[in-house]
Amino acid sequence: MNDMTVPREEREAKLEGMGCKRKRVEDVRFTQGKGNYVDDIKLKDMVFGDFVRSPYPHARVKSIDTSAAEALPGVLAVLTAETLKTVNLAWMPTLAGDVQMVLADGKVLFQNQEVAFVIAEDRYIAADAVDLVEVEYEELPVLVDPFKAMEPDAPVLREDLEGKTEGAHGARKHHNHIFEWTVGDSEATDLAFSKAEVTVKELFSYHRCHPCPLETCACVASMDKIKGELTLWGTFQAPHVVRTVASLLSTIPEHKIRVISPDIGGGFGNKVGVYPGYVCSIVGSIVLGRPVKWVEDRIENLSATAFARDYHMTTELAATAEGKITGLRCHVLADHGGFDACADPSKWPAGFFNIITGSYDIPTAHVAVDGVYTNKAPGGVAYRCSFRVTEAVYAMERAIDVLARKLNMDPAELRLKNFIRPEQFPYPSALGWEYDSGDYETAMRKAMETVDYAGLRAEQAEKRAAFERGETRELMGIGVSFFTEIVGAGPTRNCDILGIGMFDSCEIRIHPTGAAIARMGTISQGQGHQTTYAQILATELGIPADMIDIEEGDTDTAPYGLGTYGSRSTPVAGAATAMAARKIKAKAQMIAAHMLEVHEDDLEWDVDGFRVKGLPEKTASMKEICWAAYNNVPPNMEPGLEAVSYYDPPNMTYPFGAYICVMDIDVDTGAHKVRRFYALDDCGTRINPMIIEGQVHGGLTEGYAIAMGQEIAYDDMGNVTTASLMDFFLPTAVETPFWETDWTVTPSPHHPIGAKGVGESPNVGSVPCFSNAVNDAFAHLGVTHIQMPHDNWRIWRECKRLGLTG
Ligand code: PCD
Ligand SMILES: [Cu+]
Repeated sequence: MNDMTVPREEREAKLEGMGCKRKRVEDVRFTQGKGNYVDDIKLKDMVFGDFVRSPYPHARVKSIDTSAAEALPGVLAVLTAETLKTVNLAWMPTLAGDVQMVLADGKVLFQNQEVAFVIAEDRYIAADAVDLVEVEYEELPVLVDPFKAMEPDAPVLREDLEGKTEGAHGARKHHNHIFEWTVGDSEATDLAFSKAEVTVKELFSYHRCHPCPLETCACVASMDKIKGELTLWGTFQAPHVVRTVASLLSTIPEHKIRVISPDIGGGFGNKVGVYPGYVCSIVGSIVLGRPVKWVEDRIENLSATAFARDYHMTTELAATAEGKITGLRCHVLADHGGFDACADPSKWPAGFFNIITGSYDIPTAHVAVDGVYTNKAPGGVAYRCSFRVTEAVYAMERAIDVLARKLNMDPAELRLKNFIRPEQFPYPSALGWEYDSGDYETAMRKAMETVDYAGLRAEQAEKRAAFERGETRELMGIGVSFFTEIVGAGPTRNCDILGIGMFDSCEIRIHPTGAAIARMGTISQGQGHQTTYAQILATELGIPADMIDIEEGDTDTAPYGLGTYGSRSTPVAGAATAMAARKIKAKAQMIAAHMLEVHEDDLEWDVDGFRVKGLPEKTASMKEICWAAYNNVPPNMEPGLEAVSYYDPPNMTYPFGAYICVMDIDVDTGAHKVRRFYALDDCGTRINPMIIEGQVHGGLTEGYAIAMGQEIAYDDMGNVTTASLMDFFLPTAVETPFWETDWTVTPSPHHPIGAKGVGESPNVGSVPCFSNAVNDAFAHLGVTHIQMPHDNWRIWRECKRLGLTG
């Protein structure tokens, strides 16, 4: 029995509820090697698949000879597009409304595209057989540069779309054009620009990069032909959606498909989409009647699964001479590769890029995005940035620095001057969003005071003078960024995936002894959901977090949900969790009233149970109520204590933050040192401060990688030149700077517990902060913008161009 005579603080501490730095319960398993990842799944008679991939980025496939591979002992089957056509699966739909080849059908469109799928008794035989498949290619002209994609004589990439002038998102202007998406008032914006006292215009390219999770993509498909049941284990960030898609594609009834996401070794957006490996494994298992496992290697992961970014953003700001921004205009050229497999809600071909007006009160704006095909891998995932938010924030935060320079103003001051003010919330933005809450100035001032911003600027001036005198070879850069994120997709009225609204869910079942299990439609990939959802429930229900199990990722048991990405778990499933708990609490209150023989309204909640108003010694603890739910419920009430909630959020949540970076750059080597990095995040109500800090550390480290060198690069011939960890920058503890974290708390007014997402924020906010620091180091020399990534070689090249080094 929990004893309600114990002091309040003690009872509260015992719950380990919201706000508690509860240690991650999942880490007991992870740190002891007891995780259960897809590759740990070993089934009787399981066989292994491996891909034949194209060495050419653009070529016609003249013929495929599989006979030598099939003759190799241990090889069971070799699938090609021709085989898949017999089951109508040579092509599959993408999340963006396009179609994508599962296996090369007549031609290939990017290097390492899947051409054939070999299935063998073991992984090694499969790899040997891959080498024995003979493919005859005829090379075609390659299109690498997106700026050339819509030239009249550009090579035709998608012959399957020949003559189609309409795509999934409206008219197509050219054979390599996918869509044009516009938002905002172009006339009013043009007017603002024609009247402006000052304007700036710059092309900001946000290069192609890749989430590169520790665990690559993988699956095991197991078809039980007797029962007609398909079980699919895989690295899925959205298991229910995979089940629905698998049912629609395979025509196996949805209740006969079970999708399980076991432990996932990092997702970061990479594991949202559907890949050919999943489809081929399913077909293989259906054909052979044996479980088929497919696990990518690192090169395959980096070169063929979904990339992120690749946005080229020509951005303009209009302002008064005093620095009040009056208009924003942006044109984006979006390089989607060979197929549009962008992972955004269906109606948003450029994600939430229209958050580009950022944290500023900009009266008028216009955005146009053109998506084009090139001979590169398909994708376009969030990579810790919820649907193109990081691109938008990058453009805005660089542009405001460029404007500050032109106005001869301090970039932090210019931001303060243009912030949306607290009393303007809920704030309708010029591009159609309604920001829920924010207090930007408080956050910005706290950041500036903590780092002694004025002192840093004085130090920078001194250092520049010392550089002039030849006393140092270093330049100091101060990067400022202030971002507003938009997470929690989302209201089902305008957010869906393949037609399914983006609600999320929680189902709670409480046992007689007061222990509980709760299941959600989301799936942790390392975020710590097992720890944090239990904390929400602990506070809401007065049951210790240690007594609550959290289960996700099995479609046979979890309620339908849209999965984890876009920092949506807290805003959507976190809300569902609180709502389901409140249904339970309402029933618990009726049971308590019955137990104490009072009217429900005479009870008040106190941490872990109810007290009779005015008679505080008369109590019913939650533990007692749970027992009573199974033997002493009021007449006409059903026994048991269970609830489910499907939560459709009324709006997104808008976390924000102020970041400051201090960097020293050696002009002779181009090498940089991040001397200080301060990140203040406001994600509303904080569930677990320690997990938040970990999330911020992780996101900053990824942001650092992207800004300072991480890139998926192609040469002029379309070869991907960064497909292994020899060339792809993943920072280790050696390169990673020291992170200082801080916070303010501005709750979301529409979220039941006031929480906003946080997982993505640090990536969104830090990339422009690093890039602003680099650019700031050279700003006094007339530099307006240096393109990312800022690796040593590129910085050194800039120093050379500026005559700073020999
Ligand atoms: N206010 C608040 C918020 C939040 N939280 C926490 O934190 C985390 C997070 O959350 P969010 O923000 O809501 O998010 P989510 O949904 O859960 O998740 C997602 C994210 O998450 C991040 N993080 C991470 N981590 C890890 N470890 N891993 C991973 O993978 C990852 N990923 C990444 C990404 S990329 Mo995308 O997919 O691109 O779209 S998106 C993303 C969790 O645990 C929660 O609970 C708290 O505490 N509080
Ligand atoms: Cu994005």
